[in-house]
Amino acid sequence: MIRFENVGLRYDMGPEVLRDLTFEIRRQSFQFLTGPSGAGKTSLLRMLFLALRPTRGLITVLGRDVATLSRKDLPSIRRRIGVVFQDFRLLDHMTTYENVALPLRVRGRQEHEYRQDVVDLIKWVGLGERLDALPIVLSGGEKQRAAIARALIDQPDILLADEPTGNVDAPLARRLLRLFLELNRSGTAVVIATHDLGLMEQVDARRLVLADGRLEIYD
Ligand SMILES: Nc1ncnc2c1ncn2[C@@H]1O[C@H](COP(=O)(O)OP(=O)(O)OP(=O)(O)O)[C@@H](O)[C@H]1O
Repeated sequence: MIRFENVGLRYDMGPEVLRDLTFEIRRQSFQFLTGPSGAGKTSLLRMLFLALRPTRGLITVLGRDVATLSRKDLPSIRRRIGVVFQDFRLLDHMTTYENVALPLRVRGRQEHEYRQDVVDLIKWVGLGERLDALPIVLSGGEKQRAAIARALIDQPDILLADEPTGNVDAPLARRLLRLFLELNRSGTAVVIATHDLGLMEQVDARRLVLADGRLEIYD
């Protein structure tokens, strides 16, 4: 679904922070992306969701060579990639419901068509009681789950999550992991960038490990 071939990345005139990355994120697969702080996990995620182009090599997303995509091709491809950012990026003046519904509203969908789906998804992530709450009154873990619901509302083919358990305690981290696994069983490919060894030990999943700018893969 997403293929990297000999991909390299440097920022401006700096050294290559990622080198010779060759791997594939397959349809319906589940994997962790890990490595020490500064190893390039966030940079790699940004290339996966087309926010950053490589300085070397080839990336194909859903069969399309990223280098040849024009600006107008991006939204339709991005829509198939759900992203949960480290800092959530919820809009402060919108309720949980409105934040989660936003991607559909932006696409011009009518509320009567999607309202029930949005409510059902918010319940699925365990925020049924927080539908009308603004982000300011949500706990870190609740914001995390609202951000996950927003990433999923458009039924992406792949979910990318950057440190999705970084702000939550161990029981909630396990619950979020169960959500991701359930999502994966229903057909979505999942990539979780994390430092959390305890989290990774709970699942026998593929690991993409970044170190010194290179990637080791443990299937
Ligand atoms: N916009 C940027 N401009 C210049 N250098 C950058 C930029 N973003 C990241 N870097 C550098 O690229 C390298 C990889 O950073 P990145 O944030 O991808 O690592 P990370 O593994 O996600 O780190 P962490 O786990 O601490 O979030 C670091 O050396 C960082 O300083």
